[in-house]
Amino acid sequence: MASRQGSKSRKTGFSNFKGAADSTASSTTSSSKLYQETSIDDGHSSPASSSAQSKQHFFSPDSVPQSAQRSKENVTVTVRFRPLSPREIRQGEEVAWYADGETIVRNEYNPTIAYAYDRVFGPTTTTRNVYDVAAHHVVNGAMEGINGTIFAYGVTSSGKTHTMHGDQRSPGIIPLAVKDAFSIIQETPNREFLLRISYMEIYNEVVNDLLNPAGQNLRIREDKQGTFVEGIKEEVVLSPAHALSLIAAGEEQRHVGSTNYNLLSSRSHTIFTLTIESSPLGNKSKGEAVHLSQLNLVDLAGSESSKVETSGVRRKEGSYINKSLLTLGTVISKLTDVKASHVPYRDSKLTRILQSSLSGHDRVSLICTVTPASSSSEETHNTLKFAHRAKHIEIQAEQNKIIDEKSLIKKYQHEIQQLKEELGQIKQGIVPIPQLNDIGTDDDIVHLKQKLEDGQVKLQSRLEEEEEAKAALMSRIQRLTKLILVSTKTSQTSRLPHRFEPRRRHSFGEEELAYLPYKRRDMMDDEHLDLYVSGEGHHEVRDIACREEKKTRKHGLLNWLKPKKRDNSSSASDQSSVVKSNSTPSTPQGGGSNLHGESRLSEGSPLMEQFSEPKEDREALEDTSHEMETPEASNKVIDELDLMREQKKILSEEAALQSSSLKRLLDEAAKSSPQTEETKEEEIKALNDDIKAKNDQIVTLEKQILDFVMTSHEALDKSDIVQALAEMRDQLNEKSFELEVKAADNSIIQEQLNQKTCECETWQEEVANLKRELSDALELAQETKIEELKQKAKELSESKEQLEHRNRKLAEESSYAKGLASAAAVELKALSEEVAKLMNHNERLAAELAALKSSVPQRGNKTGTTTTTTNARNNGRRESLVKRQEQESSSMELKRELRMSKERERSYEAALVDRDQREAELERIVEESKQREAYLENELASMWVLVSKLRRSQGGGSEISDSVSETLQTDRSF
Ligand SMILES: Nc1ncnc2c1ncn2[C@@H]1O[C@H](COP(=O)(O)OP(=O)(O)OP(=O)(O)O)[C@@H](O)[C@H]1O
Repeated sequence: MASRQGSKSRKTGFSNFKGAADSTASSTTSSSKLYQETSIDDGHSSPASSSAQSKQHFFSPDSVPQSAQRSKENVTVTVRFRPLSPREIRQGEEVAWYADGETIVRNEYNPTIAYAYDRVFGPTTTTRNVYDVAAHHVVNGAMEGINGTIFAYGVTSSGKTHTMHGDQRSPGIIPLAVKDAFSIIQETPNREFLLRISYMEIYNEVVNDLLNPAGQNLRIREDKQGTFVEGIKEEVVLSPAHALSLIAAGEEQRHVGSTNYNLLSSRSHTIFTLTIESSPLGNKSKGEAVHLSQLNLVDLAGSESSKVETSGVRRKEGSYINKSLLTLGTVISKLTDVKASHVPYRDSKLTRILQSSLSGHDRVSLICTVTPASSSSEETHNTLKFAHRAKHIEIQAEQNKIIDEKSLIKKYQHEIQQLKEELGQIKQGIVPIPQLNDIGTDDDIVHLKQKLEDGQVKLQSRLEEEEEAKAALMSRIQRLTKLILVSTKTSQTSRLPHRFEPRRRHSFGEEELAYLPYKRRDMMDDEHLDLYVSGEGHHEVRDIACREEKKTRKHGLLNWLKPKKRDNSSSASDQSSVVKSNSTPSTPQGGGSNLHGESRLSEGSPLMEQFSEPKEDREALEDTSHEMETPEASNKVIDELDLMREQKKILSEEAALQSSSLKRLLDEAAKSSPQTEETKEEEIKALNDDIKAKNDQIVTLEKQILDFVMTSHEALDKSDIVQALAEMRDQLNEKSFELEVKAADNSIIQEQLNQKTCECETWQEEVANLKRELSDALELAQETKIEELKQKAKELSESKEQLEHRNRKLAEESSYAKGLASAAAVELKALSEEVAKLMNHNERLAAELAALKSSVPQRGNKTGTTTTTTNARNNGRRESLVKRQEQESSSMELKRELRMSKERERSYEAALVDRDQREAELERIVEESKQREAYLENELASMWVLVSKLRRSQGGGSEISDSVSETLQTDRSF
C-alpha cells in the first residue's frame, strides 16, 4: 500500500502563500531587529480557527467529490530552548540566546537582535506544554479530516528527538499525539475510525520503510492527487500501545550514530504518518462522506556545522543531511517570496515527500529546537532565521471528505454488513428439532422413531456444519470490527460541543512507553563523560554505548509484551480505545492481564519464569474464573483471550519480521565475501534459532489459550463457549496452518542455507584454486621478468664494456695526439726561431746589398781622372761583382729557405688546427661516452630497485632474485 502525502497539486497550494511584504498576511512581518510580537492566541493558528468556514471542493482525478473546510492561517512556529547540557556546563559555556517572555527570543550580547514567534519555550518547559501549544490543534484537525504536519527542526543535539520521541519520564510529541488520537476517538461516540500508520526514514537520500525491513530504497511517485511513497507498508493500529510498539520496531531500524556532539545522533529524517479515516457511526454512514486525513510527524536529522571534524561515513551522512535541510530552507524562502516562480521541491527527497504539506493544504507546526550555548550561537541564529522565514508561510488547511467506497473503512464496513447478512441467513436456516414426546400413536412409533433418529442425525450434522460456518463468520466479523475503532461511551452526543473543554488527560501505561529510553540522553552523557571528546578515535567507544542504548530500547519493547498485573488504576489508558463490540475490546493492553505473555527473553528472565510457573497462574485464573459469574466476568475472559491472541499475533509478526530479515541476510550472504560469510552464518543461525523459539512460544501460547478456555469455561455461558471454542478451533487451524507454512518456509530456508553453504564451500575451493593459479602465474611471470632483467643486465654490461674499451682507445689516441701536438709545437718553435734568425740575416744582407748598390755609381764618375787606378779599380770591381753575385745567390738561397720555412710553418699550423679539431672531436666523444655511462648507471640502479621489489614481493623466489642481484652486483662493481 502506498502512503500518500497529501492530495493536492503544488500549483494550487503555492497560490496560497503570501510573502513577508504582504500586509494582509497575518501576524508577523518582523525583520531581524524590528519585531512585532505575535501570539499563539492571535487566532490564526489556534485550534479554534481551524474549521471556521467550509466550502465544497473536488480534487480527485476520477472526480470523487470532496468537501473542504478552509480557513486561512499561518504555520505555527514555536522555538524550544533546551537546557545547557552537562558537557556544555563543564566547558564553561555561556548563554547566548534566551527566551524573553513567551514570544520573543533575544540575543544576550546584542539585545537589539530579537525575533518573535508564536511561542517560545524556555529550558524548563515540559514536552506536554509544547504539545498543547504546538501540536494538539494539528492532531485535533487531523482527527477531523484536516491534514497536519509537525516538524522538529534544529541543529544536531538541540533536542529534536527529545521533543518528538522523548523518554519514559517525558514522552514526546509522537507518543502524545498517538495517545491523543485514541482519546479523541473515545470522545467522539458518533463516529467510527480506522487508523493506519506508516513509518519511514530518508537516509542519505534513500527512502527506507521502517516498518518493513525489506522495504528499502523506495520510490517517490506522483499522481494527480500528490506525491506518495510507493510500496510503503501501512499497519492498521488498534491501540496506542499497538501503534507505539510498531514505532518501537521502526526505531530499531532507524540510522542512529554517535557524533562529537550527540551520542545518539539521528542520521536520517523520519516521517511517522498516521492516516485517519472516519465516518458516522452505524447506519448513518450510508452515503455519507468519509473523512480521510494524514498526520505527519517529522523528526528531522540535525544540520551539522562544517566546523565539526568528521570523516568517512559521518561526513557523507552530514553532507546529505545539510543538503536536504538547505533545500528545505530554499523551499520555505521561495514559498514566502511572492516573486518566486519555481519552488525546488524536487531537489531533495524530504521536500518532495512533504511537498503537499509545505504547499499549503496541511495545518503545519514547526518546532525549532535550539541550544542557548554560546559556542552554537551562530547555528542557533540560523535556526531562528529559518523559523522566522517559515512564519510567513500562509496555509489554507482543508477538511478532506471523500465519498469513496474504496476507502478502507468503507470496505470493512461493507464486508461486516455482508457477513452479518450471511450469518442471519445461516441462523434462519437452522430448523428446530422436533421433540419425541410430541409424536402421536403407538403403531407408528417404531417407524417414526427410526425416521426421526435418521433425521436427527442428519440435522445434527447439518447443525454442526452451520455452527461452524456461523463461528467462522462471527470470528471474521469480530476481527474486522476490531479494526474499526469507536468510543465506548454510550452517549451519542458529538465530540464537537465538548471540544474546548479540557480533555481528560490520559496517562501512559508503563508498558506503552517502554520503547523509549528510560532516561534522558544527556543523563547518559553524564555517565559517559569521557566519551564526549572530539576526535574520530572515540567513535568506537561511543558506538558501543550507542549499541547498549539500542539494547535498552529493545528491552523496552520487550517489556511492552510483559503481562501486566491486574491493576484497576491502569484502566484509564486501557479504555482509551476499545472496539465496536463492547464485549470484545481489542487493545493488547485492555484491562491488563495476569496471563502469560511471551517474549524474546531468554530463560531466567521474568517472563520465562512466568512461563515456567503455569500452575500458579492457572490457580490465579481459576480464582478469577470463580469471580466471573456476571456477563462482565465473561467479557473479561474474552478480553484476556483477546489479549493472548494479540500477543500471539505480535509474536507471529515478529517471527515474520525475522524471517524477512533472515531472507535479507541470506541474500547478503550470497553476495558477500567469504570473510564476512562466517559472521553472517552465525547471524543466520541465531535468527533461525530465534524464529524456532518464537514458533515454540506461539505453540505454548496456544496451549495456554486452550487451557485457559478449559479452566474458565464455567464462567461463560454455553453459547459463548461454543462460540469461543469454534473461534479457538478456527484460530488454531489457522495458526497450525501458518505454522505449517512457516515450518515449510523454514525448511526451504534451511535448504537454501545448506545450498548456499555448499555453494560457499565450492566458491571457497574455487577461490583457493584461483589463488594457487595466481601465485603460480605470478611466480612464472616473475621468473620470466627476472630472466629478461638478467638478459638486459648482461646486454648493458656488454655495451658498457664496449664503451669503456672505446673510451680507453680514445683516451690513448687523444694522449698520442697531444704528444704529437707538443712535438709539433716544439718543432714549430725551433723553426720560428730559425726563421727569425734567417730574417735577421736577410735583412743584414739586404742592407749590405743596398750599400753596395749605392757605392757603384760614384766610382763610374771618377774614371777620367786616373787610368792607373782604373785597372786596379776594375779588378776590385770584378771582385766586388763576384762577391755581389755570391751574395745575391746566397740571398736567393736564403729567400728560398725562408719560403720553405714559411710553407713548413703553414703546414705545421694546419697540422695544429687539424689536431685541435681532432682533440675537440675526441673530447666530444669522451663526453658522450660519459653520459652514456651515467645513463647506464641509472638503468642499473633502477633495475636494482626492481629486483629488490621483486624479491620482497616473492618471498619464495628469493633464490632467483639473489642470483640476479649477484649478477647485477658484479655488473655494478664492474
Ligand atoms: N528540553 C530538553 N530538556 C532536557 N534535555 C534535553 C532537552 N532537549 C534535549 N535534551 C537533551 O539533549 C541531548 C540531545 O538531544 P537530542 O538527541 O534530542 O538532539 P537532536 O536534535 O535530536 O540531535 P540529532 O540531530 O543529533 O539527532 C539529549 O541528551 C537530550 O536528552
